[in-house]
Amino acid sequence: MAATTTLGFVLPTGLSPRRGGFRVSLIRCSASPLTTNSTASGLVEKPWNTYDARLVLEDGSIWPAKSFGAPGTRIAELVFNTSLTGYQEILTDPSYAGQFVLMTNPQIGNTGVNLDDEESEQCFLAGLVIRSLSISTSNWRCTKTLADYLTERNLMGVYDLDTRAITRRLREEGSLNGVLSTEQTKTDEELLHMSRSWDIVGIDLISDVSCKSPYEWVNKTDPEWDFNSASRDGASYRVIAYDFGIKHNILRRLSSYGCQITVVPSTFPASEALKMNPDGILFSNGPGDPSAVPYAVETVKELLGKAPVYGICMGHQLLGQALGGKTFKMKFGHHGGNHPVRNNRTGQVEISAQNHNYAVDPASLPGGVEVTHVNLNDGSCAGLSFPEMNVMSLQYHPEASPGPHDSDNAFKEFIELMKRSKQSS
Ligand SMILES: NC(=O)CC[C@H](N)C(=O)O
Repeated sequence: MAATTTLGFVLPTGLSPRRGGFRVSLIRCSASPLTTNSTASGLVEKPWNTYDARLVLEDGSIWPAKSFGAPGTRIAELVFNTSLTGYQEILTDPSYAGQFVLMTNPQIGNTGVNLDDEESEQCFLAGLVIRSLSISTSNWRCTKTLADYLTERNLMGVYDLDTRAITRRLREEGSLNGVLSTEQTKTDEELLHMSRSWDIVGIDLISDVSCKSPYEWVNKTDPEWDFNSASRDGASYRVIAYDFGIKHNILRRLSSYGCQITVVPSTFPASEALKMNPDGILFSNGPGDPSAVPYAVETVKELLGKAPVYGICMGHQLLGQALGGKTFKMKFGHHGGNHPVRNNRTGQVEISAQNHNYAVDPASLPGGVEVTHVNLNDGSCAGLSFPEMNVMSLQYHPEASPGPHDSDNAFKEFIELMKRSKQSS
């Protein structure tokens, strides 16, 4: 059985499809290398060791690549991110657990990595896929190269793939599962079989990335980088932050806005949280399918109406479910730093940082729940409010990191919500 393609040659296979709609044949897709090991071309020698790798997607396409990170074989869902900068924040965003991130920006690695731009202490994503790795690293904050960083963290990274062709494929077919491998002993058929026998849907990815015990968070945004400080009145609010895979910049922004924060694990009982007498509760971002973590939805339900609550991304989806709504998997999601969002209350448009594959279905929400924000690219629900219970939530990332700061005001709105609730009690 063979499929015709203009991309390359076809390998016949006898594999049967895991889910409908895909051709089963393996199709080798090649991209002309942008880099060379030879100095004869006038280019300098690459300062990292390369070896052959393959990305095999569940639709049967095979993408030969060069590895610049850890060796091995990993399985994950492939998503593309359109951010031009901020690859280090993306690498350390725990919401990418279970996913390979393909950067559409063709050259990555130019600024290396530094200790300040980490969004968590670990990289939880399964691997980085790029077109070209910058041959030189130059930035005053840089402490090491991207290649060394990935290798030290045992993280796979590959380059020299046609990332534009893969992105078009993801936009047409939707997010695809795939296998990245540097192991030459594994056949294409084996890797295809692996990619088709796994699914990110229905897996609890939160428990692997959440903290194991409560801790206090005190760091603010460094004064050198802080902004929007004029309207802060110096009041202090006690916030419990549920860690479903929390990004540090959410905590830094809350702290800069005057919050004293206790971060608690995803399984922390609601009754214990209430004993701490919080002024507000934050439900954080986090990886994977919100329907795979019913225990978290139950916790959110128990806390609704007991204190003002603020949900960000996964937190927003869990709130949507706790309020009686449904979430669904999007075709290829939103991952980037330039998503226009309309605030329905003010009519203003914010350019936002986004990273999600699931969304709340507004039609499933009960009366009284207001859709406050809409993604203008596709009209999907980007924010909710349920004033009766002091609930607010955003599907995207007001903390940015990386991304524009247009939505930072949402932290101020949470402060106002806590302030009003305190005054009325
Ligand atoms: N950044 C996030 O919190 C992601 C939320 C959820 N895991 C999704 O993919 O939709």
